[in-house]
Parts: sequence; structure tokens; C-alpha cells
Amino acid sequence: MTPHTAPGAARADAVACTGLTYAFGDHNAVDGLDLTVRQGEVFGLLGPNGAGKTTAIRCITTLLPVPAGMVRVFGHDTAGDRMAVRRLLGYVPQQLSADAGLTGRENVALFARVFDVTRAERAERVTQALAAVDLADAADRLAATYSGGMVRRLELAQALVSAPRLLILDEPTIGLDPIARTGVWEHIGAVREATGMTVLVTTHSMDEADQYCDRVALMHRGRIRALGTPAELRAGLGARRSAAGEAQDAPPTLEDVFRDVAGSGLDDEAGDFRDVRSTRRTARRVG
Ligand SMILES: Nc1ncnc2c1ncn2[C@@H]1O[C@H](COP(=O)(O)OP(=O)(O)OP(=O)(O)O)[C@@H](O)[C@H]1O
Repeated sequence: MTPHTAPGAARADAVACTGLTYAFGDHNAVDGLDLTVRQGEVFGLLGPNGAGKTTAIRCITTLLPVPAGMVRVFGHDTAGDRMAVRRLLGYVPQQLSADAGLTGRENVALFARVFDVTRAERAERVTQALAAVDLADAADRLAATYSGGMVRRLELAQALVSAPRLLILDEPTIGLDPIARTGVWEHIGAVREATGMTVLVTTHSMDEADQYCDRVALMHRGRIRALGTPAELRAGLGARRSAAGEAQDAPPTLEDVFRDVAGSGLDDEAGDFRDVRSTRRTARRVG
């Protein structure tokens, strides 16, 4: 057994949340969340603004404590075994994590040091991580000269340099143009193919979730309201509509499933405020 292996970890799910609850004041941002991410899958956590996705992810990454319930990562309890969990994770947060005043290589090298990549392996691992996201040629340029898509790929390289078994990405393609979005997903897919790494991603893009995720969970008001492969969720809504005798012009999309699950709550929480927040975040990221 390696030092990073918990008893039974070979069979353990990549992530297992049971009854996870996290409150800000008297508001339960995460409210009894049960969630399982299987080893090797790309799992999409979807939900409107304020659903509790980022809070749940912060608990899984050990950035927030778990006040109620339990979170295990490859069998390790985040409460008791925080450092072991951190060694297994790569995390790309919503906020900018690259330093514009450093080159791409320096940014990735910084993460290699922080995440305990041994000195002997460091240079090689940094080069490999940059190559994996197609930044080999730009590695020695200042990150300040990178496009938004390149910055996101650089952040991906930062998270990959420690060879994580679980990569967690919080809205990885927000603010990117369609070509850059595809690039980010293709690089995630290629690394996963090569390493068998598990991927947990939050996104507001139903199209991307449909295309790139093996399974998705729709989260609303702190809990999972629907779970399955995108095809299962779409087919389930189609069947419910047929059973209810509803006319259907076209097969349901994942967006339709999302609206069906979140219902009127979407209008309360999303609407204009969501647009403003998203736009501001985007401007901060790519500006
Ligand atoms: N630091 C904080 N202090 C107080 N309330 C917070 C804090 N962070 C989040 N919340 C609240 O907790 C709830 C869940 O927020 P969270 O950011 O987890 O949602 P989310 O699903 O990730 O949303 P988004 O899609 O906008 O990122 C929201 O009601 C939010 O306002």
C-alpha cells in the first residue's frame, strides 16, 4: 500500500459525499448532499447560480471544513486525512490562479513546488504538463501575453503538474470563445485518456455537459435533484412528457431537463443578477 492509499481505496469511489451540509449563517448552501463520483469518469455538477456547487467543491478539496456529514476522496476522510486528500487532487478554481508577471513555465513550476513534486522530477514534470495543454512553444513567455484560452490551459497545467488522480474544475470554460472552450475540453480528455484520472467539473454550459460528461448531477438549493448520463436524463424527461400527454416538437435537451428540475426557482435565482455576475467574472478572468 502506498502512503496515499486508504484501506479499500482501490475500490473506493473517487468522491463520496454523504449528508454533506454547509451553512453560511442560517442559510444551508449545501443541504444534505449525497454525491458519488466513480473512478475514471468525467462528472458534471450543474446547477443555477447559488445552487451550492462551489461550496460543495470547496468541501471536497478540503478548503472548507465539513461541519456535518462526510466527504471521502478515494476512501480518505477529508476531516481526518486532509493532507492525503490534497495530494490526490488537482484543483482549478473559478478565480484566476495564474500570475501574469511570471512565464508559463514559472507558473507551473511554482505549483510543482507547492504540491511537493520532488526536485529531481520537477523540470520534467513542468515541461510535460505544459506540453499536455499545448503550451510548450509559449512556455517561456509571460502569462500576461497569453489569450484567455491559453491562461485557462496554463491553469490546467498547474493543476496537472502533481499528476492528480482527481482533477476538479470550477467552471473551466467560462468567458472563453467556442474554439478555446473546445481546446480546454480536448486537453482534459486527452490527459484523462492517458492517465485514467477522474474529473469533476462544474459548468453552466448544458451543451458542454452533454458532450463531454459521462454523468451529470443537477444541483438545486444545496441538493442533487437529478442524476444520470445526459442521455438518461434527456430520455427520462421525454418519457415523463409523453406519459403526461404533452406535445413535444423536439426531443428534450439537457437544458430542458435542467429547467424541469429547477423549475420556477431558476427565475428567482438566475435572471439578470446571474447575467451580471457571470459577465463580471468573465471580465475579471479574461480582461
Ligand atoms: N462566503 C460566503 N458568505 C455567505 N454566503 C455565501 C458565501 N459563499 C457562498 N454563499 C452563498 O451560498 C450559496 C451557494 O453558493 P455557491 O457559490 O456554492 O453556489 P454555486 O452553485 O457555486 O453558484 P455559482 O454558479 O454562481 O458559482 C449562495 O446562496 C451564496 O450566496
